[in-house]
Amino acid sequence: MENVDYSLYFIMGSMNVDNPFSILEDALKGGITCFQFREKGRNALVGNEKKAFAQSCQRLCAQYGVPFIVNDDVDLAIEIDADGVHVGQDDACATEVRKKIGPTKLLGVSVHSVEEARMAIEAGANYVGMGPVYATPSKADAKPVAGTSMIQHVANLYPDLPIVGIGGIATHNLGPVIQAGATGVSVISAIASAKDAEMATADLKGAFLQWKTQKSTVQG
Ligand SMILES: Cc1ncc(COP(=O)(O)OP(=O)(O)O)c(N)n1
Ligand SMILES: Cc1ncsc1CCOP(=O)(O)O
Ligand SMILES: [Mg+2]
Repeated sequence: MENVDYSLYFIMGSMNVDNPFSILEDALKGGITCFQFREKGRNALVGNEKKAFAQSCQRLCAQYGVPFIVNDDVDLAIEIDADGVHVGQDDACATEVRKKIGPTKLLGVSVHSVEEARMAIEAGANYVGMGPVYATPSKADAKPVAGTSMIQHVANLYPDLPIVGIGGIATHNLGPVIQAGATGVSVISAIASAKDAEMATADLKGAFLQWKTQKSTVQG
């Protein structure tokens, strides 16, 4: 899969939300550019129920031409022919995942240092997720808040590597993430917990575009 737009990358599962399918539909209408199916933890669906829900989200994403990426579950990603998979440092080894999914599927890897970024590139990652930038309400076992300095460091060293900032990102604090050099932002609660997911998505997209334009104007 080529030319993926990582600018507004929404992550969601069925946990902790009343109507996940309609939230995803609203997020797609509002303009998300990537979707990650993250079904894990307490109250998460398993087995056939997980697969069926993943496939309904996948079909919806396909209608909007938005890549559908599976979190952690490499076998599910392969079984349903997802567009890609995202793994962290404590999940399956990225090099092995690349071998399993083949050369054309998207591979995302969570990284927290230059060394992890270098290894992700070597493993064939298409993009890296970096965070948590800010405190997050959505991941109990998140690493300590990292701010934006490591994003800036990795972006300077690897200018061709797409970087997605993650963790506590919302319209009001997205600017520093883009200024640090992130290609895009990844969010759960800013969309999934919003009163109006479509409007929240459109607001995030507007803020993203504004900061991106400002960055390229300053850079010339
Ligand atoms: C885009 C993106 N970046 C980072 C993560 C976090 O992955 P991981 O550290 O494996 O944690 P879990 O999401 O699996 O709990 C992500 N999912 N997506
Ligand atoms: C999956 C994940 N990885 C690092 S922070 C995080 C959760 C992001 O959720 P939110 O956008 O609600 O802070
Ligand atoms: Mg993981």
